[in-house]
Amino acid sequence: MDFEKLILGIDVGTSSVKVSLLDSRTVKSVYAKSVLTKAKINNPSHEKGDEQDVIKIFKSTQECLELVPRHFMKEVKAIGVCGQMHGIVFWDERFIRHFWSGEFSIETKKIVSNLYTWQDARADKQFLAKLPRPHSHLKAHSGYGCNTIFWLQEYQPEILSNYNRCGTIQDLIVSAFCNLKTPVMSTQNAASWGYFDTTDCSWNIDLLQSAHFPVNLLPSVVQPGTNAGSLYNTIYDIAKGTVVDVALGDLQCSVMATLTSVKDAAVINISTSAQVAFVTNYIGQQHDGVEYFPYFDNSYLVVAASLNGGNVLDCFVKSVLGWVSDIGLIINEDELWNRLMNLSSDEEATSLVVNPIIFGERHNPTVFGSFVNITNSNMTLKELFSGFCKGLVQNLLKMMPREMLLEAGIQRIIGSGSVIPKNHIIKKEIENSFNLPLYVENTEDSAFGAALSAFKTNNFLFI
Ligand SMILES: Nc1ncnc2c1ncn2[C@@H]1O[C@H](COP(=O)(O)OP(=O)(O)O)[C@@H](O)[C@H]1O
Ligand SMILES: O=C(CO)[C@@H](O)[C@H](O)[C@H](O)[C@H](O)COP(=O)(O)O
Repeated sequence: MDFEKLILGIDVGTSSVKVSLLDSRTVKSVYAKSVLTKAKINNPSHEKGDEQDVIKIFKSTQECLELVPRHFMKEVKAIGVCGQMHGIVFWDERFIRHFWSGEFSIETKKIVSNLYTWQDARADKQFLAKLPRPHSHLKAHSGYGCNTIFWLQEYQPEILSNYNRCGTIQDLIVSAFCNLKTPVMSTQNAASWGYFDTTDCSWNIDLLQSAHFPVNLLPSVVQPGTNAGSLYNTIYDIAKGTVVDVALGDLQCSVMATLTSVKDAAVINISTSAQVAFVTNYIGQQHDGVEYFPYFDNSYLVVAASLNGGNVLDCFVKSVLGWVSDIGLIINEDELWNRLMNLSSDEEATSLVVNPIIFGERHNPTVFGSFVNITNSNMTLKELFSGFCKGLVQNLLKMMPREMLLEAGIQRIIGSGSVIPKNHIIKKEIENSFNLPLYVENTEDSAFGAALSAFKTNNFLFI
């Protein structure tokens, strides 16, 4: 089939990079692909840290783009990028030159830091208590860019002195594509760093300055849908000069992708993390675990963002692999996933209750998971796995109760992210416990959402 005007969407997730190509005539996806990044750093600079290798993320992004058939790439007229929010990466402006020279050498490693992700827990309660209170309706938690800067400034100042730019990983990718000397950031990603006032769209400069925060590092902020620049040179047959929008949050893009026509739906997204979200026009009452993040066109997303999603199941799988190896047996990870996913579906019968909050939650960072009701007959692999799956959904329900959804006029749920389509236990538990009809979308939603946003904001290119 011939396609004339396509939009490329890229989502730089915590576990994988995904691309999606949107056809401007049908506003449908014509191609999607994902590649695991395997970027986790096993010995981060702090025991509670969570860091990723930025070069590996770039290489996986390149690998994913390389896989897209070139006849599609030739038709790309605009690019939208989104990715994991809250995290921060530092770089020296020379990094962008290395990107365009096509070589990531040992030297490159010295001019870009690791990505300090949203899962980074080094800024503990005591440390956070010493920081100024943000002038914003949003609190700032550990793993948020500004708090990571505060922490590094106090304990590892050499990190800050090595670099002169910073942004989220998706901001760095956009900077590289457009050869930007200084990064730009959307309100969506700025708000995810903390110390950003969404009502007047500005960093809390005075407050940060009085706390000796290096405000000169902060990127300038623009509205979602603004062009960040244009592609500096032709890559993968995408033409030089193709417009590139400022990077967005993956959460906002997953909602954008799924709520194009329906207004009465909430989105449950489960990938590495998990969220329940719906759109609103105003900032309402804040509850523990429910926050209001900037969406598009001055509206907000009401979000219950859990730190416990697919990462918990990943941990469960890794534990089982460890037990198996401890008793001298071998099974590979993919095969184990396969078996767990295909365990029989009569799992409702179990009396075992798992509270799988193994990573804590932002509103309760020191409370972790538990098992309840262990008997002499329910310690089977099947019941443990299904207990973890169901517990994840129960945790989301606790953070965003059904009543809250009904009060907001929500009548259905759209399931997005790669975990829900693959996991029948989670799917069923969402239907049973939220007790609303569930529609499951495809897995590259956020990449599609990023493309959709770029399509809307550059629509003059597609007339
Ligand atoms: N082989 C597998 N089968 C089923 N699920 C998997 C498998 N490998 C990973 N997962 C799940 O997918 C999650 C990551 O989903 P992904 O969409 O790649 O995340 P992200 O958007 O955060 O990059 C993991 O945390 C894990 O729960
Ligand atoms: O933490 C929040 C919002 O506060 C998440 O919704 C946000 O989307 C972050 O980007 C995720 O935690 C990372 O997304 P993913 O890689 O798990 O898809």
